[in-house]
Amino acid sequence: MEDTVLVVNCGSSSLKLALFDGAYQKLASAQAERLNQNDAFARIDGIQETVPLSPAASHHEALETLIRAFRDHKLLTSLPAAIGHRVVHGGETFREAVLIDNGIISAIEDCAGLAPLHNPVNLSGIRATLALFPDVPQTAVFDTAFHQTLPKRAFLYALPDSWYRDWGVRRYGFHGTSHGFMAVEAARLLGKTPATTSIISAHLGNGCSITAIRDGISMDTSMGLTPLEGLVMGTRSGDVDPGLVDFLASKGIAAREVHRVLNQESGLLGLSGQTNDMRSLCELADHGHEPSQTAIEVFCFRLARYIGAMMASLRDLDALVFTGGIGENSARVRRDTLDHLRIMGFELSEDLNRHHGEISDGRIESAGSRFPVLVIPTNEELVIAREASRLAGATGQD
Ligand SMILES: Nc1ncnc2c1ncn2[C@@H]1O[C@H](COP(=O)(O)OP(=O)(O)O)[C@@H](O)[C@H]1O
Ligand SMILES: CC(=O)OP(=O)(O)O
Ligand SMILES: [Mg+2]
Repeated sequence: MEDTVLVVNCGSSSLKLALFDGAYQKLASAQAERLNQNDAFARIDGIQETVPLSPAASHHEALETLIRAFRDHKLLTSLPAAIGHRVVHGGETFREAVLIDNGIISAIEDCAGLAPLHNPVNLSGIRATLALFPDVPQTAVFDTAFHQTLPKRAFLYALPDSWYRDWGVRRYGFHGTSHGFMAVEAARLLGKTPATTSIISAHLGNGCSITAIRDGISMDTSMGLTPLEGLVMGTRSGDVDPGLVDFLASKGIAAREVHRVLNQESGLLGLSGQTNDMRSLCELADHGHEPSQTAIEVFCFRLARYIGAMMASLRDLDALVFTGGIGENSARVRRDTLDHLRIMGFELSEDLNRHHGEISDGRIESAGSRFPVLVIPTNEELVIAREASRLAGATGQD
C-alpha cells in the first residue's frame, strides 16, 4: 500500500477521515460525531461495530483513536505519503492550498477570529496528525480559496470602509472546494471546458451555500464573513436582519447568546422544533407535521430567491447544479425550489428528478426547460487528496 493520502476534515463537532490510494480510489473512511459532548462516538465505514471513544472525546483523541482503529483493521499498513486537511477560513491570505509549516499554522491561527467554530478545530486536527506523522508532508486546503476571485461589488458589505481595511470585515464565501469541483464536473458532463462554463452551484448539506461561477471563476456566493450568512441550513439561520441583535438585547439576550442560537438552534431545527435533518423532516411533513412542512417551504423559497440573485453575476447559464446531502438526494427540495422559478424558465422532468441516479447522467430538466439542471455528487475529500498529493509531490499522478 504505497502512496496513500489521508484526508482529515474536522467540523465543529465532527471529524471525517478518508484514505485514498495513489490512483485516488478510496480505501477507507470513518467519522466521529458529537465530539466534546457526552455521547461522542465513532465508526469506520463498512465495519459494523462502533469505535469506542471516551465521553466528551476531543478531535485530537478521536483522530488518534481512528488512526489506531485503521491500523488494527489493516486499513493503514504504512505511513501515508501525504496528508490533506480541510481548513475553513483562509481569510485573504490564502488563494490556494499550501504545504503546512509553522508559519502557515500561525497564519491559520490569525484567521481563527473570523471562524471561531471552525479554524480552531481544523488546527487541532493538524496538530494531531503532525504529532502522529511528523515526517509526512501535510497540506491545508481552504474553503475560502476558490472565492478569492469575487469582485469587490460582491465581497464588500455596505459598511464603513475602515471595517474592511482594519479588520477584514468582508464576504469570504465557503464550500469553495465543493463549488470548484462542481465547475469542473459540470463542464465534463456538458462536454465543455471549465474555463468556458458558467453555472450556479447549490451545495446543500448541513451547511448550505450557493455560488455563481462565470467561466470557471467564483463571481458571487451566499456565505459571508462567516458561514452563517445566506441560505437556510440545518441549524444555521442564514440571512436575518442585523437589527435583531439590538432588538433581542432589549429583551435581555446577550449578543453572544444570539450568535449561538443563530448558529446552533436555528435553520431547519429552529423552524421545525424537531430536527436539522432534511430526510427526517420530509418524513415528518409526510405525516402531517406542519412545522416541518413550513421549515421545508422556507428552505426552498430562500434557495429559489438566491438562485434568482445569482443570475445577476452571469452573462449566460450553462447549468444549475445541485450537490451535497440534500441537493443530491432530495427530489422534493429540488422540485419545490424550482417550482418558484418557472418564470425564469427552469422546468424539471418529474421522472428524471426522482430517478436520475438510475436513468440519466445527472441531468434532470425537462425537454422544454430553458436551462440544464444537474445533480452531481460532491467529493471534497477527493479534491483535498489530489491537492495534498500534488503539493507533497507524492504520487506524481496529478
Ligand atoms: N434521501 C434524502 N432525502 C433528503 N435529505 C437527505 C437525504 N439523504 C441525505 N439527506 C440530507 O443531507 C443532509 C446532510 O448532508 P451532508 O452533505 O451529508 O452533510 P455535511 O455537510 O455534514 O457533509 C442532512 O440534512 C440529510 O438529511
Ligand atoms: C463552511 C461550512 O458551512 O461547512 P459545513 O457545511 O461543513 O458546516
Ligand atoms: Mg459536507
